[in-house]
Amino acid sequence: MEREAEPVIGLDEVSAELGGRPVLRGVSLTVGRGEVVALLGANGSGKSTAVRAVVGQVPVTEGRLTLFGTPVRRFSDWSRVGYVPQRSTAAGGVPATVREVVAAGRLARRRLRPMRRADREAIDLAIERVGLAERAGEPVDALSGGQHQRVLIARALTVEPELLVMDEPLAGVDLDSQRVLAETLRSQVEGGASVLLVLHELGPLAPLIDRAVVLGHGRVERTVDSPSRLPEDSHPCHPADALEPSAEPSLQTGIL
Ligand SMILES: Nc1ncnc2c1ncn2[C@@H]1O[C@H](COP(=O)(O)OP(=O)(O)OP(=O)(O)O)[C@@H](O)[C@H]1O
Repeated sequence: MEREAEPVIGLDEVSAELGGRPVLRGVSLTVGRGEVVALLGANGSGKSTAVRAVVGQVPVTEGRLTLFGTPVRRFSDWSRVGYVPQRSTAAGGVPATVREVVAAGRLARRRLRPMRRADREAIDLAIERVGLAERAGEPVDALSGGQHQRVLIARALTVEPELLVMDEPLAGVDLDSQRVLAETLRSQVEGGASVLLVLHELGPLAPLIDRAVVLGHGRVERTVDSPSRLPEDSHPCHPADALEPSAEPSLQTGIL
């Protein structure tokens, strides 16, 4: 039974393994209702594994992971969750149009009933939100990498999610598309959604982020509240940057 006081996502000392190797080692974090939490950290620190555990794709070996107060292994109400996986081919080689790929996201909400007007409206709205209304009938193969990423985000929005989980939604996305995404996310959060997202840099999303959790070697290295309010030189930057004097120290820079 869901309890209102429970966080939307709760990880309590969560460990997980991949290929028999420990990848998460006792990670604790929470995402409360309406909160936006960014997961940061060096390559291989366990960010993707953490979000994949949250969406039930990686089993938890120790600790407790809950979604809306329910242990993830018993959670079944996936229509409340929109997931944008790490960048991949949205169409998987099938020459689907933008609209078809986005519409596939609505399936969790529709279950097996026929498409209704509300479904069509949710699909149109999601495409419009990411600024692709003009391209809705085009094959996704004809889009740029950043536009492709917008399609994946629109697909996650069609369920009208209470929780959005996004793995590097800014990867390979130009600054204009990053701003579109920031606006999209802002409207979702204003509508009450909670968000957990993996980022390498906060970029235009910085003002939206309530908390940044920096992972290192499968553990939480530090947590920074309201990271956008910190002076630039104390931003919770990518830990690897500290070892590379030539690396950009700021999370505010574009990522291209
Ligand atoms: N299928 C797998 N089998 C075994 N080990 C894996 C597998 N997938 C990932 N790993 C390892 O788990 C660790 C964490 O990987 P993960 O993808 O979660 O890191 P990440 O922080 O998201 O990295 P990146 O910033 O590069 O995306 C890495 O050391 C990686 O090599």
